[in-house]
Amino acid sequence: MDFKNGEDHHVPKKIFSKQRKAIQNISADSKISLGIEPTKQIVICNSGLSLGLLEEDVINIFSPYGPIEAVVMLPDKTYCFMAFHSKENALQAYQSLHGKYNFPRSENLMVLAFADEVPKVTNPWATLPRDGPPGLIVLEDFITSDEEEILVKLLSWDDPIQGQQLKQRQVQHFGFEFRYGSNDVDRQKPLAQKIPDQCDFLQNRLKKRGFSKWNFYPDQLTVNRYLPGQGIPPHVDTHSVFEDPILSLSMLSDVVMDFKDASGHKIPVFLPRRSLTVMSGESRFGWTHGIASRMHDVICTDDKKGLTLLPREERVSYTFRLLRSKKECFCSYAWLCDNQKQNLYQQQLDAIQLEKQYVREVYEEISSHFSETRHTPWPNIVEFCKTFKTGQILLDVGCGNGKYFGNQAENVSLFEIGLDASAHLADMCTKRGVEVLTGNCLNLPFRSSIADGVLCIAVIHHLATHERRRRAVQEIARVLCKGGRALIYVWARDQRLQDKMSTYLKQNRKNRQNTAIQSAFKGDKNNSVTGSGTSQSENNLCTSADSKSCEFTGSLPLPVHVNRTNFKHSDILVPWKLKEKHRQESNEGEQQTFYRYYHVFEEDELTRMCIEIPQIQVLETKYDQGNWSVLLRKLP
Ligand SMILES: O=C(O)CCC(=O)C(=O)O
Ligand SMILES: [Fe+2]
Ligand SMILES: [Zn+2]
Repeated sequence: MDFKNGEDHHVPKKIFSKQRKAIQNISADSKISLGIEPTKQIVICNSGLSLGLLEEDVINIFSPYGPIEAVVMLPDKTYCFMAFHSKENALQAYQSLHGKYNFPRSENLMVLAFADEVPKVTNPWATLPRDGPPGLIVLEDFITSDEEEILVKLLSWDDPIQGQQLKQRQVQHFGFEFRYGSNDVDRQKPLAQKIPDQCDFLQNRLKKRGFSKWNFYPDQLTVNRYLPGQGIPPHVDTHSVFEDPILSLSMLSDVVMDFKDASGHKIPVFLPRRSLTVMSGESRFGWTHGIASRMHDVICTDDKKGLTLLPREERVSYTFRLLRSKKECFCSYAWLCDNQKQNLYQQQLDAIQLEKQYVREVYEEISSHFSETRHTPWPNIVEFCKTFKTGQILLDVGCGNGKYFGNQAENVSLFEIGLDASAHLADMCTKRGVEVLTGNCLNLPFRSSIADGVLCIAVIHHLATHERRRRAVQEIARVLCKGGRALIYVWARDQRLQDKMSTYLKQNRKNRQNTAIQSAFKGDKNNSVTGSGTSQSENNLCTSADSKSCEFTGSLPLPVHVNRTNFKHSDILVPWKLKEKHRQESNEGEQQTFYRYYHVFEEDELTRMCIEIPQIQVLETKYDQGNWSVLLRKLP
């Protein structure tokens, strides 16, 4: 037989590919070099403790081929190792068993390979973790055999009281039904079937065992019944529904329960029959627990020198829980917290709704008035536009009425393409002969790496979560070509820098009396680059800036900012009072006020957000008249 080519015509073809894959996977997993070149060590690629193969089985199968030096069984693996005294014996075993030996009660043929060494496990017991996750306590012999019998006999499984056949087990509920679809209980519908009186011993027993800190009067009980081979998928008992701790009484069979943390670290915990498991703190909130569906569990041998399998019996568990008075959870394990996940999801929905109602719909309504107030381009932005060369592509994301088109250097012609969420504003641009699309800055309708430059002025502050604002920058990074640059402006929360008022504040009439008005102010009423309420005509300015602050109104979802004052909150609504002549249907004498949502940026907030994005580099951060700006470059 030529091992180099792996040719053995007595071995079915598919065994070769199984072997090849196993060699790859097991080498990577065990960090031991494997191959088909004979050595004295053999890896059994497709069976091990977790598939029911015991150390003694390995000895029985391999000893006919020569004296065995070592057998290494690993607790969670579907493979195991053995070593002969000589390479010749290993080769003999290989030739007789590989692709030929049929595992009992299975269709599978044994797949073998040779190993450079066997894993060094002097005491296999050491490979089983001894400590459970923090906060987990297993109180052994919590109930007597008599009590166990009483509790088990209490329930009939042929005609369950409040029972259900799940895929992998049967359940019955008391106090409240646990709803597996939504993973919660209906507080409004307590069950007629209360927790049986026979469970009343629980509090006293806990106290007697020294756990008086849990004054635990559960109002919900779930009884699980598992047949050998059945289990419960990894889960966390819904944070917002149940208090801490959760108690579970194991009856009729020992079992191993697997706990897993966020990083995937797994700790199998042995739950002996008649023990009470107390899951509290981190083990209750920060780890999932589950029982693998299998016929046996891996445990250490009585002499603690090896590992062996413990067959499962029928098991009944009583899980006692206490409903929370309010559906909430503020734990620090957000990845497993339904409350915090729901909030994240809800935040997204709220953000989409907020942007629709308080950004996009408003810009459609005020577009013509808005456009009238936007003429004068901001000098630093024009300067940026002038850095591009003929033939380069410049995108303006959120171009509004397109006031930054055509600002390139003399004798330079650029490809300029704009995008705006407002169809009216995009229309106005199109009528002036510039290329503008209607679209969303979170999904730019452009191929990746096509733009030499991107402008994004006064756009990102209209997005209602950090995640969405970051995604907008990510999109800009995506469409930029390598080495391409972007300039982003957002409104700053702080309208005074080093005691100097921004133009926006200076436009407050009260402030104007004290401040010399700069000439720049004459050109564009809105001397701020933002699409903010700064564009209001003077008569619309709030004149009582300091007497009135930002307020929650009750009818609006966020506090309303008072124009021309410093910001009191980061997330606000900024009023826009629509000029009479722009109104669609005018209710005589009534001022029509629209509210636009803004997130105003703290110092460094924009820069920190951009730094989070790996493909880009922040070249410059500037405070420019009440705005924060960043100049970005996509890394080559
Ligand atoms: O059977 C057990 O011990 C645990 C049951 C469980 O985790 C549950 O019902 O949530
Ligand atoms: Fe559970
Ligand atoms: Zn939680």
